[in-house]
Amino acid sequence: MLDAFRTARDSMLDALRVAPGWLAAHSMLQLVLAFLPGAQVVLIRSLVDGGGTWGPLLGLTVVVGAMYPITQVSNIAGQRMMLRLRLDYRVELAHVAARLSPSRLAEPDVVRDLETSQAATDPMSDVAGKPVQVLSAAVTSVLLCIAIASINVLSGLLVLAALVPTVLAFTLISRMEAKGWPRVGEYERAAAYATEQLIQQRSGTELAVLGSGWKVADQIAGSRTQATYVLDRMIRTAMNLELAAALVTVMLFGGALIALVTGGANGGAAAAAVAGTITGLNAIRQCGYAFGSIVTAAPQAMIYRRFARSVPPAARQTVVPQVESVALEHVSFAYDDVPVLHDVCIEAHRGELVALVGVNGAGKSTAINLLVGSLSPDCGRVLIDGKDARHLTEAERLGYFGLLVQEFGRFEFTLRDAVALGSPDPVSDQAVRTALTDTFAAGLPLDTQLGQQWGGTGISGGQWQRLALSRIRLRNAGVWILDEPTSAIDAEAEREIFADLRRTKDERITIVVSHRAWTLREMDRIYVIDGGTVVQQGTYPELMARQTGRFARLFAAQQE
Ligand SMILES: Nc1ncnc2c1ncn2[C@@H]1O[C@H](COP(=O)(O)OP(=O)(O)OP(=O)(O)O)[C@@H](O)[C@H]1O
Repeated sequence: MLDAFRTARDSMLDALRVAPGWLAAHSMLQLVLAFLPGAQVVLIRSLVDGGGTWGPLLGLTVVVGAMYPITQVSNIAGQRMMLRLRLDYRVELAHVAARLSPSRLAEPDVVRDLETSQAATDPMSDVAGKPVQVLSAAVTSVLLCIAIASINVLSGLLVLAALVPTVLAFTLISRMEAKGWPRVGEYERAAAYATEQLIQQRSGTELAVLGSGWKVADQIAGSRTQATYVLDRMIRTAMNLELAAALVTVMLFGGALIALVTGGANGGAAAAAVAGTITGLNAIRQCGYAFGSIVTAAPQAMIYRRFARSVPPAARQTVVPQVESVALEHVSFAYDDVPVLHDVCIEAHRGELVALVGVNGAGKSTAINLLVGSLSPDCGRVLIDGKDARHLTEAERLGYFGLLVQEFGRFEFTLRDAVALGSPDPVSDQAVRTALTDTFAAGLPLDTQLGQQWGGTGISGGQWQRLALSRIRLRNAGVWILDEPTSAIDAEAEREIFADLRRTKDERITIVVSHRAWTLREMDRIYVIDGGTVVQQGTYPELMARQTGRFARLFAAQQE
């Protein structure tokens, strides 16, 4: 209940900030509507009881005639307010997502919270007008109660009490939905993920070639069936509660009418009360829907607001182009108590080409993540220019690095935009062109749209990797960390890339993860990681000379 109240309050405050004019128009018209049923009772009574003919008749004409247009205009004002709020929430969420740090993105709940928040923007914007509608219904009931109580007090009180079952029913519904929606969300998320595998070009093509897409379709069916089952149960329970509330409401209105008639009210008063009550019933039903929207939106809205608040304000990165040294000093690290790195010491200085090698799962990517700060060591220190990196904020620390990960992004934007993402700052076309020098894209217009799904140019896996490398070039940070930078690139282009890295190595610190022996030949130092420990270090000839060493065994098959 408290969550529903907070959701209503926060949405109203957001509407006041984003669309004050439409909120004011919607609220004023709703309050005008609140007076009409009570006015109806007074006017009909006055007309039937002989309190004048033309005055009450004119009044009734205005009241009845105004009800529909006022309702319509109020709804339109509400919708226009909703549109603006929804835009505001969506834009806010995009900025929040853009501010997520690598360490936060690695947390397991982040994607789920982000998706729930995305789904929350519609119901949250819908909620903004609802508190006014609930208030309007409450005012309607109170005024109706006063108007009818002037004929019969018990009747008036029964009309007021008719609000209670609806409010009670929706409170119970909200509790049930607060439990049910997260479960539905999980099933929907699993189904959405599996659907994406079917329709995304890369995974979809693999499944089509394997002829096993139907297995993924079965998984989608399973998740969607579970979600539908939970939803169906929620709808059934909500329907039963709403029906029970409607029944009690009708009984209370019936009781009010009986109390009127048995209380000795004349025909005119009874007719006035009946007419007002019918209009009032409608208002109370609206109140039920409005209240229901608030309580249904509350769990999602709470997640949205908690998530948006949990992401700190933007801390702009500043790229540091010159770094003298980086080091892991006696670093150990465990994922959930499973040790992965033990007492690892790695260092790299400006002008050096340093390689990390080891079998899959040896701990190379973990070491890199510890260096850039996506993970924090359990023991030991990370040093940047000799200083403990713990004293840097995550944004400050990331500014020292240009990191090319194995799962590099394939950004299907224009060529210019895809490369410009390498820098946190706006970049000139000239800088983009320089970053693309000697690549397949050097001669392409910067406005070239990438990605066939946008009607653009389809490019190969290796070409996407070259664009990812161009982003690192454009960024020009003091430390380049390249995790298998040429895994998708042909041998000739690979040689060119490594030759370029060697030629320009004095400008920076370069750390490469590579599984290809020949790329390691000219490294200044190679660290061999095995089972989370540095087991050997040296140059290629030094390591190969130790025939029984881990390195020689790893690369024996690749020796020419
Ligand atoms: N997020 C994670 N949670 C738990 N364990 C993890 C996580 N990431 C990696 N691991 C485990 O840590 C160990 C080291 O993984 P890491 O990714 O550092 O290896 P790697 O040497 O980079 O492997 P590859 O050559 O395949 O990229 C592996 O046993 C892996 O299963």
